[in-house]
Amino acid sequence: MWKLARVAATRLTRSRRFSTAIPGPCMVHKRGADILHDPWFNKDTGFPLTERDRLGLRGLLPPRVISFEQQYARFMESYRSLEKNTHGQPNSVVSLAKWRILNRLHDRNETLYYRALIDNIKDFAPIIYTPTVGLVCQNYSGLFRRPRGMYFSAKDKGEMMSMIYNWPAHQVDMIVLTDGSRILGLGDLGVQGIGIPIGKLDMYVAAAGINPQRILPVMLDVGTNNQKLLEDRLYLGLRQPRLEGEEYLEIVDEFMEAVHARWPKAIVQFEDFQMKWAFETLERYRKRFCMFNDDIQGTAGVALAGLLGTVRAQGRPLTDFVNQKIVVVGAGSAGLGVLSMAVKAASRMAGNSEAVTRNQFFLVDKDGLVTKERNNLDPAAAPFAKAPGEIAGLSEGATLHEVVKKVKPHVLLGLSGVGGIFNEEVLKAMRESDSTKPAIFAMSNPTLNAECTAADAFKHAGDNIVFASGSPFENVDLGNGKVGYVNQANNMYLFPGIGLGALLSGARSISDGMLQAAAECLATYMTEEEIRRGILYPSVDSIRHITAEVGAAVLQAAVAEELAEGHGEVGPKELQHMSEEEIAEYITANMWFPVYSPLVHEK
Ligand SMILES: NC(=O)C1=CN([C@@H]2O[C@H](COP(=O)(O)OP(=O)(O)OC[C@H]3O[C@@H](n4cnc5c(N)ncnc54)[C@H](O)[C@@H]3O)[C@@H](O)[C@H]2O)C=CC1
Ligand SMILES: CC(=O)C(=O)O
Ligand SMILES: [Mg+2]
Repeated sequence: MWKLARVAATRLTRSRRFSTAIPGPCMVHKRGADILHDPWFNKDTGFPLTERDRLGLRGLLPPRVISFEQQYARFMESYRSLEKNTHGQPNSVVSLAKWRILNRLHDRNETLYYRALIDNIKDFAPIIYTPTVGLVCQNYSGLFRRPRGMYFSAKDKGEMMSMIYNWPAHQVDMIVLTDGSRILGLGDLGVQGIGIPIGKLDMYVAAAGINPQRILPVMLDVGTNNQKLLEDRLYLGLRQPRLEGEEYLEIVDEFMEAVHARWPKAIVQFEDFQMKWAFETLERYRKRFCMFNDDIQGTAGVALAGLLGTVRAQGRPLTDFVNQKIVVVGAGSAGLGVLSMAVKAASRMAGNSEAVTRNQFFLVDKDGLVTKERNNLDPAAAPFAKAPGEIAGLSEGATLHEVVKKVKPHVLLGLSGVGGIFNEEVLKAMRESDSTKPAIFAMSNPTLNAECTAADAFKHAGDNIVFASGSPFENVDLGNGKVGYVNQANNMYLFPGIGLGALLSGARSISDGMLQAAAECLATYMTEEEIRRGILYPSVDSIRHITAEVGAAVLQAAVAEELAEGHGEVGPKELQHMSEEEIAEYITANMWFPVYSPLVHEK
């Protein structure tokens, strides 16, 4: 069951610094200016003189050779001066300026970019990931300078099997795929949603050490139903309504077959699909391909780890989870994913049937409390709908405020995409919670879509709450030297480890057991002392360490379920015989780290 004290004794506080070990060579099939224009290989002024000679670069760069450390320091200096120069300007202006400077480096020199990202992940994650990535998607057509990733559109039907060979890398390990239909809480952004796979894959490189030459962000452009975009003359996607039904599925099928044909071991993460397709594609592909849906499955594991953390924060044994009353707001792919994983965990703990366990959970959507009396009740939400009369005084469609007042929940968890719906009235009602330490999870992204701000949560619900949000907020000063701690409850704590474990085990598919192992690993990561202080998740600074641990847990689960087919030279038998230490070593040894490798030209 849940092993509690397996807590990281050796936290990796700092990533490897500028090491003096000589890295292995890297084969390159180009020469001269082509190398300078390829961000995978470009070292800018960092090319040593001998390499300039070997690769036909002599004379194409200023003569002085600048070390990686100096280049890094120079970049950070310009980043810091940009911070200084934009001080006091509106948030969106500052964030976009920061995104631009990072993006320019990304486009020019990936080694330096990823080193800067890894070493400053806490500062940079909010730029390349939520919340700024949302703003970038919204302004994509204006910000577009050069493409990144691949774009498969409805017009490419019948061509995908050959198109996939247009991608220049021989091997791809990780693909993040979206159709742009539900980008964060921002709705249908069509082709502009490509920013999300790019941001997620940046996190894969930074947290899981996936080699950036082996990642592929993909946009499946099947049209958009966003009228504003359809009318925007600069819109870069297909100007047609979204494909529906079989026509839609044929496109996704063709893409999945094409990927599988070229890279049978690549892992495909589905991201930010509207709910109906999120569930349908997961069911359709999860046994046939090594894939998962991050919004349904990654989010569920992170939320479950947080829910278990709140039990510990109350000083109660984990088994008390089965007595917690949890109100989930949002009956979409994320909310329902959380509910189904949480129900399974609770029924395992209580030895109950899932039907009994469901009593402790309450589901609220845009039409209020979800009950079996709901007209056109969504079949996916039906298992969590309350029976008529099940809760005295609450009927179908009861408002969130009524539900909170009546239920007095231990946890209020928002995945609605609607900013501010945990308003003053709702938050004040949480003061009557039956918990000694009520928890408020405002998990919707980006920041403006969070159900409440951290400051409002502590102000209205009280100083003793546990708080988590999907996008980062500053800790809250509660006065008298007390601090209200802000957790970031974001699937970034799990998806990189799920992908890493699946990749290094060579998993045939991604099972519930592997996802459960990931969630358990995160749930047991924090110390009692941290949890008592309301800290439920590791700091973003240690994301590489938690990801390695999650990766190991996922790999072990894949081996135990006989889903592991091996990776590279390491076969399934060897995986089976690895000790825990050997697995940990195997994982970290396979995590890419940005250093300049000697480039060797190969024709
Ligand atoms: N923190 C994290 O790691 C994650 C956060 N999310 C966030 O969760 C949000 C929802 O994502 P999905 O479930 O995929 O979206 P979805 O569109 O599938 O579902 C949204 C749900 O919210 C409900 N809703 C809308 N207005 C409401 C209101 N006023 N009151 C109560 N419920 C309301 C809808 O009825 C629907 O059930 C997004 O903002 C997304 O950014 C999603 C995945 C991970
Ligand atoms: C974090 C994430 O996956 C989302 O907001 O959709
Ligand atoms: Mg998402």
